[in-house]
Amino acid sequence: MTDFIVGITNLNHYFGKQTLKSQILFDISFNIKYGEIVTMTGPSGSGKTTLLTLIGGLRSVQQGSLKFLDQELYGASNDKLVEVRRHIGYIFQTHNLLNFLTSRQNVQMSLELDNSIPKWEARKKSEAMLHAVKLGNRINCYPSELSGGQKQRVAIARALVSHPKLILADEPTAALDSKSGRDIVNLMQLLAKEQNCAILMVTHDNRILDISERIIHIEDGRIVKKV
Ligand SMILES: Nc1ncnc2c1ncn2[C@@H]1O[C@H](COP(=O)(O)OP(=O)(O)OP(=O)(O)O)[C@@H](O)[C@H]1O
Repeated sequence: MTDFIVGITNLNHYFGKQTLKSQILFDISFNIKYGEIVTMTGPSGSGKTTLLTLIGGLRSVQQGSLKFLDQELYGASNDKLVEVRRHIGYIFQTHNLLNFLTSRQNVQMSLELDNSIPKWEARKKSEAMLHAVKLGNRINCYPSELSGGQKQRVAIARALVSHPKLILADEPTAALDSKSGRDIVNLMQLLAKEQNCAILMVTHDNRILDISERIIHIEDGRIVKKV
């Protein structure tokens, strides 16, 4: 086994076909260690989300090598990609909670993908995770009854409840004021360290860069700087 949870070598990616085909990612290579917090920055349209979705097994690798947990995703079957996704927690810019479910039900949903966990246990774990993100008093609330920061904390609880090995976060603080944004990244950092979970986070927010152990800067589909 390597020290890396993600290993990317000479990755290229294209959108469109034939004459409309355009290259979005160029020769991307970098690794992420177990438990490491890495931030990805870069202008709008530089390819950050595309890269995140490739790592997350949400689109197929076209060219180059992308290893997750020592498994090659280039040429991987759909079943394998589904399996990969079970080890990853996703946090998006807008929380993507289901409005007709309570906080607890939203969190519990990500455990119900795994049939081996009985419902009572899934419920207990979900409630414990909501306590961990300091929403013990909002367990039975619907998203419409929560503030932006609280909704994002439910999204963090949902991402972490299944103890993933990697969190992919696409601008998780974009919709928040600076204090709530700070609280959210502190919480992500704390919980991820407790679980030895790596984080790859896209952000434009310079105020939260300090939590990252490494910064990868992308421009026009190329890594221009690794710090
Ligand atoms: N499904 C698609 N089909 C064609 N082009 C796409 C598709 N998705 C993204 N693109 C293009 O790929 C480029 C990279 O997009 P991407 O969303 O990865 O950038 P980004 O760095 O995440 O931008 P932002 O910071 O604005 O979210 C953009 O030029 C975009 O227009």
